[in-house]
Amino acid sequence: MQKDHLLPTTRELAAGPGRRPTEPDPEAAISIRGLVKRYGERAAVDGLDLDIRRGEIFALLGPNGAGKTTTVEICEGYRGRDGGEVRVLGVDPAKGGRRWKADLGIVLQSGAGDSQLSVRELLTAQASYFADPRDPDEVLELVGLTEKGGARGRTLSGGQRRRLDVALGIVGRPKLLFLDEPTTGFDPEARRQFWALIRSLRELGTTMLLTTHYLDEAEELADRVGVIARGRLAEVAVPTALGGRGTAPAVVSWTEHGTRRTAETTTPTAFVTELAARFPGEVPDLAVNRPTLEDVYLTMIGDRS
Ligand SMILES: Nc1ncnc2c1ncn2[C@@H]1O[C@H](COP(=O)(O)OP(=O)(O)OP(=O)(O)O)[C@@H](O)[C@H]1O
Repeated sequence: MQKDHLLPTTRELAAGPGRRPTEPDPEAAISIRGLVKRYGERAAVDGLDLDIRRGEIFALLGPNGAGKTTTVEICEGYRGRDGGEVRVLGVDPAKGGRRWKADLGIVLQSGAGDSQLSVRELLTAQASYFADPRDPDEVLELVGLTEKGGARGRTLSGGQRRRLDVALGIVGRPKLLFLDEPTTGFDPEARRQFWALIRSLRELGTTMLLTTHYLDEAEELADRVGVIARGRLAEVAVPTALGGRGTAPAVVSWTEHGTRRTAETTTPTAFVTELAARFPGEVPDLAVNRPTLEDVYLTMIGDRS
């Protein structure tokens, strides 16, 4: 089901299907046109265009050195650019003032967990910087750290520290939250709990830009994914459609006369119906597979980076 906030903005509609307007879109959460950032002779970001809609979770994927962190830090106002236009919540980050910054939440890879302060003290201190902060106790509840409110940051486990990082990132009630590889080092259960937290933030209307190397995470969380390779955006799509996944042939496999059989087909429903007619009951070990996000991602970046 398509959500209202994921529909194209009026600018996108005016430009027509598949065409990106040449000006940045002030309605978008993030709108980037022709972004260039050079380090010496080398362009780390080399003509990047991107639109992130308000209310969506957008995952930025790309190999090491592709330009993700550079792009994100330019959006956060922490790095200058050498060319192109950027609007974040309608404002050029190079000129963003305090009020604009207060609408951003940033969860960096290395968090604030080492403090001598208690978790609640840290949150209360952070909240004091904002005009309309969330109640620190409500934030603790949201991130599942209520019982750790009195604990010092450095006594928390890795997963709990990341929750604290998110708590610190959202206590100011940001409209846009940047999450940089948020679940690195998590055990599988902690990752699932963290994903639930991110989804509940989306329900509260927070737009999120997530960078991750975990394709399953992007698939679980993101409304859309963008792949950066060599400083440019290679493709943007919903996770199920990236790299033509949605229309790629399916591979049907089953066991027959004790042998594993496979067949590639563009009409798996018809194929399985025919197959089912050959067996009295269930088709043994039936599976229908399409290319995974990882398959298409690796193909996309394979010859570009
Ligand atoms: N301050 C800097 N000075 C010089 N070169 C830099 C600087 N920051 C980044 N680079 C280079 O720019 C390129 C893009 O780096 P960036 O950190 O944006 O990539 P990334 O996609 O975030 O990678 P990763 O997945 O490893 O975090 C790399 O080649 C990197 O070496």
